[in-house]
Amino acid sequence: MPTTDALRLERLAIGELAEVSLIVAPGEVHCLSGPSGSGKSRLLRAVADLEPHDGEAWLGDVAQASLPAHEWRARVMLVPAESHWWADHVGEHLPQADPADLEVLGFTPEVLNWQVARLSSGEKQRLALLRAISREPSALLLDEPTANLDEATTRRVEAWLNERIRERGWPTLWVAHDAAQIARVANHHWHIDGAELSQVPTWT
Ligand SMILES: Nc1ncnc2c1ncn2[C@@H]1O[C@H](COP(=O)(O)OP(=O)(O)OP(=O)(O)O)[C@@H](O)[C@H]1O
Repeated sequence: MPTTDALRLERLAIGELAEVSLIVAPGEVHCLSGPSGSGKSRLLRAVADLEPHDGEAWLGDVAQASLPAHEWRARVMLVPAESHWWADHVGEHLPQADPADLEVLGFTPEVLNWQVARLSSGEKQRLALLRAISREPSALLLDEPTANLDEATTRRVEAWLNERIRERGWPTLWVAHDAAQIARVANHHWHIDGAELSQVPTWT
């Protein structure tokens, strides 16, 4: 069943960083851009309930504060810029990987036997995206999901992600630096600079 809940941030703020209020409708992508150090990653971490913050996040009518953090995070899934791996082999993290997804991401099923320790940054990043969506979340928080990928792989992974987001109805916050990528994937674009959050026009 596709998600029908919106992700809503209500005056979410960390310290002196910009206060953020926005609503991401089901299946929509809102991109966040801004200079290095402007607080994009911290904002995603706050939405994932990984960092103390003011304000509140909602998924439909469920408030972040009403759920134990691990339950909230299973619904509102963060894919950080640097993924964390706790088991030795890729397959332990991806027990039900679909070979078609692996192929789009540039792998054969053999990757499931690989040791995590041998993965390159780009391989880790692609597999972390697959791991996140395999857990059937209700919303996605993507921190520069294609930062370690070459141009051709970026376009393929981006299209694959976009298709799943629309199909599954996940409201998605997507941190990106590349204006061309933002133009391709964003329904809405927000720019964070200092304590300011502003909306940048998009044409989708
Ligand atoms: N736990 C923390 N306590 C205090 N300050 C922090 C903490 N974690 C990060 N910061 C600072 O908060 C600011 C925002 O960091 P953040 O990682 O969100 O930036 P960013 O916009 O994602 O940058 P980049 O584009 O370089 O990834 C930075 O100045 C960073 O040094």
